[in-house]
Amino acid sequence: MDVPGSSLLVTSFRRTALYGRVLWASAPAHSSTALALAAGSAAVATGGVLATGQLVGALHQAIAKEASPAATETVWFWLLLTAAALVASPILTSATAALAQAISARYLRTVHDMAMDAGTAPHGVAHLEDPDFAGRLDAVISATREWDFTAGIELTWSIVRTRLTGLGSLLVLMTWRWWAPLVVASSYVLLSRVFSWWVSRQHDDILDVSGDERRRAAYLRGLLTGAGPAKEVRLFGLAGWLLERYSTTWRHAMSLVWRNRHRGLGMVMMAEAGMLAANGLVLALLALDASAGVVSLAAIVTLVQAILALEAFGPLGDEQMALGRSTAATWELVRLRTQLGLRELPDPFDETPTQASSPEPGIRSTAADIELRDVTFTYPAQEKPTFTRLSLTVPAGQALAVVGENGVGKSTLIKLLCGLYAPDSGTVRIDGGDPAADDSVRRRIGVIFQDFVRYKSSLRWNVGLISSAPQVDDSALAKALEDAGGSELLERLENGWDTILSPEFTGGTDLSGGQWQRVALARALAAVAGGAGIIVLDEPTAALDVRAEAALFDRFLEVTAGMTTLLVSHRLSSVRHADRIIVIGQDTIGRGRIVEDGTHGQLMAANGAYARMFSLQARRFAAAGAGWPEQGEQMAADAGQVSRQ
Ligand SMILES: Nc1ncnc2c1ncn2[C@@H]1O[C@H](COP(=O)(O)OP(=O)(O)OP(=O)(O)O)[C@@H](O)[C@H]1O
Repeated sequence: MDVPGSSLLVTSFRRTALYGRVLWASAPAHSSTALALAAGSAAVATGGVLATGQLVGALHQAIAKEASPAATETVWFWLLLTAAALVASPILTSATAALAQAISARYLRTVHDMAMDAGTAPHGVAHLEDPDFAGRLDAVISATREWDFTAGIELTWSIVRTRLTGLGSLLVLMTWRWWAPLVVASSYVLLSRVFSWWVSRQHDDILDVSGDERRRAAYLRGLLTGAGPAKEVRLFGLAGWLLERYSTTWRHAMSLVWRNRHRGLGMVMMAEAGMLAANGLVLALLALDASAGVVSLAAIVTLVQAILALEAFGPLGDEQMALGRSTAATWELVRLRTQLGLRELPDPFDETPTQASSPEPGIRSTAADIELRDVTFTYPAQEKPTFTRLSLTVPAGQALAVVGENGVGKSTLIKLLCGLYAPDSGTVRIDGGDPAADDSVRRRIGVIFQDFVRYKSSLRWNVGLISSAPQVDDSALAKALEDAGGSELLERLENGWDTILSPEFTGGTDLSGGQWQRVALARALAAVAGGAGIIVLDEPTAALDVRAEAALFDRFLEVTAGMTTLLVSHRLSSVRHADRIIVIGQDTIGRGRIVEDGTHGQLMAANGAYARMFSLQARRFAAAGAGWPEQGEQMAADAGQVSRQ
């Protein structure tokens, strides 16, 4: 258990300072106005304390002097001042509350930008696959969505006002005994810090300890309530089992938090005892002064109120709890950003869309060359490298097919090429630039993965999103869709390009698996029009039948002639027309390597792994007969050539 000593105070102040910085950066003008209002409100409250003391003193005088006009005037003067303080206080409070809402909205936007930036700023995706990082980021984002996060920010100004009121009382008390209010205020500050530490560590437990499990629980909850998995959940009768898993995982995730809830409470109680002792000491001193007649009645009333008002330096219950949660979440977010090497706050967003890869309208960009040299790569979650010292050069304009069995590393090669992961050692270069470090290099690649994203948005967005280039207008998109064999789809959609491709939205519709794949392919072709120098298709066409895929790949090679293209497929008939084919296999300990490299004809003639796979598929297709007659015949013929050699 960490002891709340100096490090507690330092951490607590650093958290508060960080919170202040983010608050200021989010809404500088609003924050300065709110600060001025809070200071004004605190001054009014302190004035009210002084005025009430004087009012009681004046009343006493007036009664003693049997209502002389001068004494009555004094009573009226202080009464009016007290009333003015009473009226001004709620007016200032309401004005501050209205500002507080505007500030909290801006603060929320800033922390969401910080969180989104933490997700997207790194060049690769490794951080999002790190369970610890992903769990913590998810927990922080969830925390910022809770009502008490917003409440904590809104209550900041009420807390500032309370603390400043305490400062006013402290100054008033210093005119009596300079050290006495310092003793009481320090005891409250200590108590407040210990209390904040206690609240923050409970919150840290939620953010730190249970992030991974909470994420798993949220995933299970999504399976139970999401539209996507609903079919399987019902057909496989998974609801009861999932519910049970969900509640067990959730309870387990939270059990540590619940168990630790009372940890550190003893420290809070000790600080409370110290605060009570300090208050008792100072009140006793005032009583002694009063009985010795050293202080007047007006002073006694003022001093007692001021001593009680020093409570403002102490813990402020729900208000402080809420603010403690807001500061803890902000702190954790900044820790995550620091872990990624990012600054506290993201750079202001550039509103203009990036067009680094876009050539002049109507001008097609030049093909890019690719070079992987001695690349060794291990996934963050794996111990064994997927590749060791892999080298591959693809000259600009070449159409390369990548084939191999499941799990050998074809998609990994593509991800490395796209800079989604940085290699452990070795280099990946596109036209000499590093895609893992330079966004403009990465934007030279248009890639469609096998698990491409089905955006719940318009057809126009789904096809055109890769390219923000000005020349990619509706006619360029229509051409891309036509080349992808999807013209018929456009005719059938009621709202044409504006049709939302999700039944979850009004007027939206869903597409079949094959239609989605044509949309994805059109997305890649639109990227060509938008100026990408390398186009990669990583098996996005598996839902198409063999003949359709082969025809599409042929058309794709035609449309992208002169571009550097990479095609990944298991169906060898589809990639046979590529300029060059590499076969990825594995060595005896499962590391991926290029086992064959050549044209279709060369690889068939070599009668190695490619030729074996090819004849196997050809036999299957030939056996399927009616299903893929041309394909089967063609492949069987090729396979026959091989066996005759
Ligand atoms: N994000 C990841 N984290 C850890 N391991 C991964 C990750 N992605 C893939 N792998 C592992 O890396 C190896 C290569 O995977 P990859 O997806 O590149 O294979 P592939 O050749 O494309 O397979 P397929 O033909 O089935 O698509 C596999 O053993 C896989 O389990």
